Amino acid sequence: MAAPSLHSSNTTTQTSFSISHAMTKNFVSILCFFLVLYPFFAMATSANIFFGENVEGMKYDLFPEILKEEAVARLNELGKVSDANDYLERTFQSPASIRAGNLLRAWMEDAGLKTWVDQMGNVHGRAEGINPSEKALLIGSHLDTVIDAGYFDGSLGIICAISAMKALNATGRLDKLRRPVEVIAFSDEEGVRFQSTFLGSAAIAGLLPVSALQIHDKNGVTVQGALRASSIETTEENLLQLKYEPESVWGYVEVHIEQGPVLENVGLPLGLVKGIAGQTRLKVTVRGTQGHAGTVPMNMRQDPMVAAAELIVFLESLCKQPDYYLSYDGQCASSTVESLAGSLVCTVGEISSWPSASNVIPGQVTFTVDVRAMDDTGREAIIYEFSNRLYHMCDRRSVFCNVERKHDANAVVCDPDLSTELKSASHAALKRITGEDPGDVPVLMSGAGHDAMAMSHLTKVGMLFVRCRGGISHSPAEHVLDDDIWSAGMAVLTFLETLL
Ligand SMILES: NC(=O)NC(NC(N)=O)C(=O)[O-]
Ligand SMILES: [Mn+2]
Ligand SMILES: [Mn+2]
Repeated sequence: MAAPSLHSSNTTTQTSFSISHAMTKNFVSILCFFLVLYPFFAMATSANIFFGENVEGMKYDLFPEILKEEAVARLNELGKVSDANDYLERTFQSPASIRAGNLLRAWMEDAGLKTWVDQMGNVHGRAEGINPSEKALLIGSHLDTVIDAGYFDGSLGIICAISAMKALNATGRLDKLRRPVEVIAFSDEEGVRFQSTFLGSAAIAGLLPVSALQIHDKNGVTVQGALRASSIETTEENLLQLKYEPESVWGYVEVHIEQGPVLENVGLPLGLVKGIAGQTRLKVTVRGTQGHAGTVPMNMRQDPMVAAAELIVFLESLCKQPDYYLSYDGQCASSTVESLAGSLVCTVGEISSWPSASNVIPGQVTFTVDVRAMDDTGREAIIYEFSNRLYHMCDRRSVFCNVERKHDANAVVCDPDLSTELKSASHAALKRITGEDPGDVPVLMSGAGHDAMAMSHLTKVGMLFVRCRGGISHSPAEHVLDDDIWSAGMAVLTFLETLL
């Protein structure tokens, strides 16, 4: 039926007039209604009230309560879980590591994840998503620390991953992930207690030899004994069952503090890791003749302390000027020596002597050697040269020397495609938070080691670095800005949203 017109016949006109009059009255009242209520309507739509979201639309999108406030609070809480009273120390399966694992497990459950602890003390939190049989994305870092550590090395990567998963859960999207996503808090990356690092991630990657269970710490406790002390009965059989099948894993992502000054220097919170330097850890033992400090003439001593001192100074010279020291006996092409110049670093971090008394010429001195380089051949050449020179020096000093290789991990190149996805997620996350284009996300090499080195033997790996104050790490002065923690969590969330 055609709508009555305002311009029709007389009768109709009357009718139409009254209709038109009525319509006019209605139109005016609707208009008044709308004008009075419009401001409330505008506020409601801008605040997404109508779409089941919280009051400030932007707040819903950025999750500052989860990715910033709560993540910062959790990092501070976790940083106080220590085996020592006045500094942070959490070593493999120590009481503090167990407490930290329980705390992380509770936070994983708070994020809606299914959790468990495996036979190497790794803490897992998993969301199956819409297709549990799909290849899983693993996101992790380590819960253990060095001695006198900072609050962020390892912990930041775990907390950011849990927070991002919680943000998905808070918006009902956790079970909409196209593939399973699993957060893993690895039990031992630093290798402080047993000197062999990546105990947790190497087990998942299938790299850990069963003999590792018998490695012992300074007190003679084995890895197996340390697990047993925390009621985990790890045998050769169930250790081997920890290995993930490559076909069940899509990739591994790790967020970690940069532990260097580059991001702070360029003024950006996030960076992409292109590769990770290879590393070797040695234990050098020097044995001499223990004696009385006051009665043994200087030219009759076999003093292991002085021998160790000469070896340590030589190591520094070798690593400062590899080109000068490396013997070109076929061990080392000139290209390898050149590549060392840019990334070679050597450190003696630990030294001990027996009997360690001021009026006794020591009987034995042991010290650690940590060698890193992007070029694996170059790193081997440095170790070869150091060992060679070591035995000659020890012969000259009539002391006995022994070099044990405690740990090796070859350099790792991160997966280019996964890295591209992480780079764009970081870029989008920074733009989402600041509202501005952050420019290009920097790409860096990592001199520090990461669980990603072990995981690269299982699947493709990608890493994000987060700016840390002064580039300081392995120190209580380690610090990350709250907003950078937010950016890191948002980068993980933005990356996970590509899986929806
Ligand atoms: N991110 C680290 O601090 N890693 C440390 N741990 C290993 N295994 O490299 C290190 O010494 O670089
Ligand atoms: Mn570390
Ligand atoms: Mn670390």
